[in-house]
Amino acid sequence: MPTWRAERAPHQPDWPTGPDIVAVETELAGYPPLVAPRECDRLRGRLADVSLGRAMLLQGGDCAETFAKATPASVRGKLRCLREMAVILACASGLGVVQVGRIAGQYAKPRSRPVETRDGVTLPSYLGDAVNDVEFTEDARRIDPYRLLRTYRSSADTLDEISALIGHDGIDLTALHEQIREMAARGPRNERHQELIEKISVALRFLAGYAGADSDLRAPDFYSSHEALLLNYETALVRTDPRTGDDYGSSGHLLWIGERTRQPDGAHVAFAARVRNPVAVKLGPTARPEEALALAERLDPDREPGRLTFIARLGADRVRDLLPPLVERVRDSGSPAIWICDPMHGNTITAPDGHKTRHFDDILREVRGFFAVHHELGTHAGGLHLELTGEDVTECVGSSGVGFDDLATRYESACDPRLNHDQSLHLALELAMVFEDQAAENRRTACAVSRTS
Ligand SMILES: O=C[C@H](O)[C@H](O)COP(=O)(O)O
Ligand SMILES: C=C(OP(=O)(O)O)C(=O)O
Repeated sequence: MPTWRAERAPHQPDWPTGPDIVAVETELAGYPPLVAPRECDRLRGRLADVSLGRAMLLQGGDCAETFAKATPASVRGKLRCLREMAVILACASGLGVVQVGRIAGQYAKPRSRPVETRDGVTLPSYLGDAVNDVEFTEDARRIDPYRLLRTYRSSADTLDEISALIGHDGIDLTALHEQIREMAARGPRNERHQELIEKISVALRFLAGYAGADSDLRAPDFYSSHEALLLNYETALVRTDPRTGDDYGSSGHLLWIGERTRQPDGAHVAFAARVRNPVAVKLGPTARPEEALALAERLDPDREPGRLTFIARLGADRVRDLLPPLVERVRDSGSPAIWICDPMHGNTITAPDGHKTRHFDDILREVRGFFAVHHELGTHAGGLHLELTGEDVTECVGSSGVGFDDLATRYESACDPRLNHDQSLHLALELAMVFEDQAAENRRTACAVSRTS
């Protein structure tokens, strides 16, 4: 009997009683692992660099992947978007950027309400393609355990697609350079922004020249991640590494525990404690420093750099107040946990037409607040966790010309609003400006110290 069954497991679908869920678990248990232990170990090693302040983590992708949209073009768009952001961030910070998709497994969603009502009709909420279908009909919203098998297959196809792209599909630096210039010309950017774009352009031109005639930058490692929400699925895919006897969650390289399921004594944390993968935990505005500490002790008792990441999603208005005590408490305990910023989930609003959306200014304000707090504390701001897509959707407002009136034009997310390609690059450029400001401040402080000594 898997250990989690004996514990509290919130946000599990009400799987229909009968033999089906057991049959699905048995079938999954016989499938090959989706990711290999050595790949998870490699990611943990790269994350150790983030923990030690030598690299950054960029994690992003759909809020909710769907079977229908797990196409090669969509996968390629997301990878490309993340890689382009990584190039901008690396140019600006001088740090390596570890790229992790919210991809190849992000098929389950915890929801605020169990049901949804439209025009007087009430149906079960959409819980992700792993559980039911987003279409608003009784049949589509029925919970179906066999969708877990499709989740596995779709994740496997996406991982195949990613493997085909890695090492073969490089970034065209000249095209990226042009795209950044076009963005600069389109957007209401100030002079400093232009200067920064020019600097990044120079770096990109150098890289293009250095990389050779095809101006092509080969993709570095790329890893998968998703919220380990559905414990029937995750547990059925645990595999033991014959080299070491350690258990790994074989559904993805990095598995995270969401804000709603992060109880230190709960079933999801027990699952994450059992596996050797790098793991992450979301921390929302109600998270207390003692809870963060308890999570660090439970999930990373050996204090291994790269094992544990905290994903703070505190909201633009509160990040500057709520983040310092969390970071300080964990740091003072000697934990090497990485801190990254999810500026999406604390900043969701409802547009006048009813769409869920996020304002770019709020997203940026939370990112700036997060990096400012770490700068003040002298701790390493480890990176970003974003909901984004490589496509030209209109889901978040306030950048790339998308306003409230444009949301209906191309709103395709099955759950929460994502940054589109242009907005993602815009955010990367804004963060690059933060790095510049902080570097300038560090130089001023160093000069002042050397004058007084
Ligand atoms: O992605 C996070 C949550 O699953 C999502 O924000 C929940 O959305 P809801 O509040 O509409 O249920
Ligand atoms: C559910 C999610 O976020 P959170 O747990 O932070 O609400 C998510 O990132 O999909």
